[in-house]
Amino acid sequence: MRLIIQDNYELASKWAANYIARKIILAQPTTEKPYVLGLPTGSSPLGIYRELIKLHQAGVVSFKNVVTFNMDEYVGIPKDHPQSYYTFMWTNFFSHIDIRPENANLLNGNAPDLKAECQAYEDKIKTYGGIDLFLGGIGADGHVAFNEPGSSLASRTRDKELNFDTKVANSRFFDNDVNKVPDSSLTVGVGTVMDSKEVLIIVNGYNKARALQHAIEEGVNHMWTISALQLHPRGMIVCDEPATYELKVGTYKHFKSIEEKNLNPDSLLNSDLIW
Ligand SMILES: N[C@@H]1[C@@H](O)[C@H](O)[C@@H](COP(=O)(O)O)O[C@@H]1O
Repeated sequence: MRLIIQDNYELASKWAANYIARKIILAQPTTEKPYVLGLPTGSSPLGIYRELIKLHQAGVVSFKNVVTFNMDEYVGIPKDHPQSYYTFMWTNFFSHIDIRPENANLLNGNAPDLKAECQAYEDKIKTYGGIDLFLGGIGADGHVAFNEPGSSLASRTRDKELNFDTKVANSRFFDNDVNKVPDSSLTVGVGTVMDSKEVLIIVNGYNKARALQHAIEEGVNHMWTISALQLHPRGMIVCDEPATYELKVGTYKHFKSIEEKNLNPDSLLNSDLIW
């Protein structure tokens, strides 16, 4: 696993955005062979979306031949609800780039048959030959998408009840009222994320430090679902300094030194990239 430690959130976001943009450019996607991105919601990826929008507006990258699959969606709130992940994605990213609306895939949390909806999502990913790069964030308990502690590391897209911790964490978007947070979600599984050719996770802030420590230094464990990334041949975490506070000094120094030459976000845009 690669760990890219940046001084602050802005640099971490810029690094990740430049990396993704460069990947799209190098893939030379076409309508027949689009570049396929998995995408998250949450506060963590907002900086990456802002940077990708800037790169698009500067003419560096186009999303015309990019297909996206979002990680998750709440069940039972209208699509146009201010806190639906559909609204989040269109407000914060899709409406600012040149993606074709039909290429932006999100799970439908109001589908009449949720299990069929999840199976159709998995099937659709397969029709594109899988996801090229899955971008993600994590919760403070190390969950990826809505794969909370105890989720099978082989899980696929499914309907999933949300635990109390996640509902409390997300109540900040629902008038700080935990009762207004939907009880369940549709989410890609850990296995769905791990099947992608590459995974890039952004981790920022002190409140994610324990999760990062488990992801990097502890064993693969379903109680910290992000730890499954250790089994991925191209798994990478991009983090800021505060997120590293629970790492051993030796771990921190190891990743800082082996990635020393790769840390400048600007140099990524002209590079062939390591992966
Ligand atoms: N389903 C989302 C996750 O995909 C996200 O990673 C997590 C952390 O959100 P934030 O980035 O706001 O801390 O929140 C939710 O649980």
